[in-house]
Amino acid sequence: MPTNQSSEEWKSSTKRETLGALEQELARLVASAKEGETEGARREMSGFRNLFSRFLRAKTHIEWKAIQPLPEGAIRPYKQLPPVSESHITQMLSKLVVVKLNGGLGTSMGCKGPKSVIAVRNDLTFLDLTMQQIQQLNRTYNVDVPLVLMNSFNTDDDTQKLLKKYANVKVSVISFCQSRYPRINKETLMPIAKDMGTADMEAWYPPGHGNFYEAFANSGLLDKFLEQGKEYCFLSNIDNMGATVDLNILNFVLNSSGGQEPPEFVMEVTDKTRADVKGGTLIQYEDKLMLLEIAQVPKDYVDEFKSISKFRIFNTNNLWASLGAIRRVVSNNELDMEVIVNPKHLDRGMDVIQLETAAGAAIKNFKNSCGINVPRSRFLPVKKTSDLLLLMSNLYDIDNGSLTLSSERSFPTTPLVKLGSSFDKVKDYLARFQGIPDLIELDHLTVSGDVWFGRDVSLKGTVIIIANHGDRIDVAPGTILENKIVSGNLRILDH
Ligand SMILES: Cc1cn([C@H]2C[C@H](O)[C@@H](COP(=O)(O)OP(=O)(O)O[C@H]3O[C@H](CO)[C@@H](O)[C@H](O)[C@H]3O)O2)c(=O)[nH]c1=O
Repeated sequence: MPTNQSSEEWKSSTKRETLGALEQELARLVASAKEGETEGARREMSGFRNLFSRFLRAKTHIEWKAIQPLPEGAIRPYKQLPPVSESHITQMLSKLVVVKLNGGLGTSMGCKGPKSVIAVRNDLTFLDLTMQQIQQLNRTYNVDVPLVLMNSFNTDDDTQKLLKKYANVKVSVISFCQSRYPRINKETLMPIAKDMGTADMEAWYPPGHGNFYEAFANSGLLDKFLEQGKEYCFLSNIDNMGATVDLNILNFVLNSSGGQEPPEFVMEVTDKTRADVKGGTLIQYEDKLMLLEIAQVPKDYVDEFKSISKFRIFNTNNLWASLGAIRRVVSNNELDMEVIVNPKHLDRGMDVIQLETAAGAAIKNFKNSCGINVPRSRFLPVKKTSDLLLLMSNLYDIDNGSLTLSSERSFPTTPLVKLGSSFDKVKDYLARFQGIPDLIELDHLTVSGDVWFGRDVSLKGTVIIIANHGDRIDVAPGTILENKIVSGNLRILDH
């Protein structure tokens, strides 16, 4: 027997054994569930078992050379979408459900609790602004578009408490919780949790936003909305302030044009800039559209993946999906999303992995899927405090929860901002700005080291401020810095 075949056989038999061992471990966990929670635990662990078995079966990285060119028409320019007829708007909105992915924590920005409680502008949080946006939409068109929040076990309690403060806001908010899956030991691939209890929170994780389809169906909400005559959902990251309901796209997904069947799934993509090196991109792979995330890129090709010239667009994670089609793919078990392996090092010194999926990866399982290349204004994410600086500044006007680039800015691009590690945590970042500077004419800002900003500062063109180790720079109130480099001993040089 050729060596290759025997090694393949060996691999598949060890995989079978690993899956068998995992099933036993999961059965043990289910058995530990509290009375009345066994059914839920069984369903959740069965979801994890399927994810784990896909992880064992499939490659975690793609075959780089097998990427095909995107077919003609795979990505449509937003400007070419058919126009919306005013008289149809109310009826179109009556078929829509807005979903926000709210399972993430603010930890990476040094905040406790759900990320959606970070104040973005005028003390209003992501959640406040989202509520305002939907309320305004409902008022304008006299409709009742519901807002659905997908929470995780990390964010559910806090979010439920917060929702009480909106009791008088006229928006139907419904939340459901995504799955809670067990982290597995990197070496043994077995769960580290001893039981289903919540005493050891480090042993569990929310398995990525790709979990939405199954969790939404399991929650019973999918069926409920379909019964109510809803047809489409618009799904987006709660930290993307540009993800408002777009009537042109809604019209496009609901109404076929040019004799074509409407798409069951649409991904909003946008042109990549140097600031967007990490986002997922759309590729054609094995004759289907596929979302490619950085974690699936073989190590040698990461630079190529990040380049703006080869991959010109990226996924904003503003996704539109037909509810009927979601029901079909979930109940037929047809959702085959790539498994993303996310390694973690726990405080207790153990290396674990968590298996995740991304919502956009579902694109290949739907019919007539396509991308729409949308203006940058539909992607205003807050991943870092540098994003927060832009959104808090006079670069953006705010109106009923929607942020738009100020008309005072004479060109439509946003500045590239890099703040050093002293600004990483929201608390520290806020303390370092007595007032948010005027950024209307800024192109590029780099700040590094122990730097503090006074009130009424203006930053224009390219500004670089670097305090060397042990030095402190105070940008005095009222300073105007235009094309300047400010270095350790506060020398100001022309750039
Ligand atoms: C991991 C996870 C996240 N979330 C929420 C938190 C955020 O609102 C949202 C996005 O999660 P993030 O982990 O920040 O995903 P992110 O790295 O931004 O990547 C997504 O959004 C990017 C655009 O920001 C896209 O380019 C990527 O293709 C897409 O996967 O989903 C959940 O609700 N549940 C989860 O399990």
